[in-house]
Amino acid sequence: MVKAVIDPSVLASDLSDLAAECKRMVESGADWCHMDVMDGNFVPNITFGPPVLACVNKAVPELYMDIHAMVANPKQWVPDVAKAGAKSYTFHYEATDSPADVIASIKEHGMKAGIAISPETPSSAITEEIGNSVDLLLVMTVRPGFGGQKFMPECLEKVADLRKRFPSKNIQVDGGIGAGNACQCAQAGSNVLVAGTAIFGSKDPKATIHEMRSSVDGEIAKWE
Ligand SMILES: O=C(CO)[C@@H](O)[C@H](O)COP(=O)(O)O
Ligand SMILES: [Fe+2]
Repeated sequence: MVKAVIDPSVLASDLSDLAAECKRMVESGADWCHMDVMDGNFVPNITFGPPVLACVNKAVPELYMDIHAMVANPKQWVPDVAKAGAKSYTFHYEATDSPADVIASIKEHGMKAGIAISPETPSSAITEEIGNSVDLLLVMTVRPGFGGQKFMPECLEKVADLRKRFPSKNIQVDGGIGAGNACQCAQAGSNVLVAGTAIFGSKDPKATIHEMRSSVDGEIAKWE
């Protein structure tokens, strides 16, 4: 049984005050905080890495840090990210020839494992073996690298395929998501919604999170 997870992406937060921003999200009812780690290599942007994550973990120990690793060598960063206190580590299918090795390393380091597919990657890339060995499948609904992009609804076909094949997994969508399309994402089969601009840009993040959660809850109730 999957449950609704609302996962604000801190890329859209005031990064000069990251710990306070994460605390604000916890107080507003967020389940997780989505931390976009970018290396300037896999994607044309650089954000933050394990030292920053460790500071956030120290300041907000109750936070579930959901790492979205947009990095060229995902296995390299697993030990440091785990040590920094992350709860889950999602890497890109496109970044490695040996996803099974990366997944094994993530689990050895005590984190939940996730695998992401970019818009150009078909859902068939996620074999039964890979899908069954992870906790979370991430379908990108924008090209990875930047916040504030336009949602790509055509990616939702992949969500539907993955939900059919992996009924008990967390299926996450990320990019251009907000209260206006949360229902559409959940209808396709997603239960974990990442939202940066929509939540951090909201005058009332608590209300936005609540609205998004209600949409997902409403759809999940129909799956049973
Ligand atoms: O991974 C990414 C972008 O690469 C995302 O997590 C974005 O940070 C989401 O931001 P919005 O599209 O919701 O503003
Ligand atoms: Fe992300």
